[in-house]
Amino acid sequence: MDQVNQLKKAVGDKAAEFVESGMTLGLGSGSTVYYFLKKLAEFVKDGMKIQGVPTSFQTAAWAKKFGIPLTHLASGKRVDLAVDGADEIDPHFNLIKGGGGCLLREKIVAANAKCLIIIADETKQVATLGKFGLPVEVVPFGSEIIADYIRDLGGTAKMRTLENGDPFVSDNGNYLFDCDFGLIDDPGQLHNELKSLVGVVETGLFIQMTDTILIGKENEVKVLKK
Ligand SMILES: O=C[C@H](O)[C@H](O)[C@H](O)COP(=O)(O)O
Repeated sequence: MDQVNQLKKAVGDKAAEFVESGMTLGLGSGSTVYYFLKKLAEFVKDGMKIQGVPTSFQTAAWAKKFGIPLTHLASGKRVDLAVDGADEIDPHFNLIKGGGGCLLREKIVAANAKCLIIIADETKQVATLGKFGLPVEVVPFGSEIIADYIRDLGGTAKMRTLENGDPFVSDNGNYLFDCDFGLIDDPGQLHNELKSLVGVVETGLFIQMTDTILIGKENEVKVLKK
């Protein structure tokens, strides 16, 4: 296992320490969450009673393979704890997510969680968000026009495509634009501006949604608390 994956595994294992029997968990998406799921699978094998709400088809497939019981978001019930990765993390606990295209379900689950723990290796920490292209999910209808609206806000918007040139389609049947607004001085404002555009479903800016971040460093997992 290379060093970055060792860090991902370390934070995945550490996040599992926050899990208690009886919890309903939000299961985030991505290569770091993969290691969290593997650890959870050990707990389930040992008899721990938990269930998870997956935030992507990929996570659901991994959870099924690992024997983790799945459920859905139910009315009036909050997820006890959600664990998810991130593409960028700033010092104010704001995030860019969606590099793998899963931001919408992740945000719905995070918004319904009593607590969101973000797990990431140290390469994800930045002073200011924005070097990583900001994913923005839009409805397919009129998407070229929606991209124009996004560009009018002062950024670039490049449709995410597959290797064969076809549009990447999210688990929700939508398209994604990877946007460049340079370094983002006010992520909350940019998020609000993008959300006000007709046809924009959600942005990869997660503003003030977490107060616990686990960072994998060479010799330790650093627990950042707000
Ligand atoms: O759409 C993908 C998700 O937001 C992931 O949580 C994020 O991209 C981080 O993924 P990874 O742990 O693979 O870097």
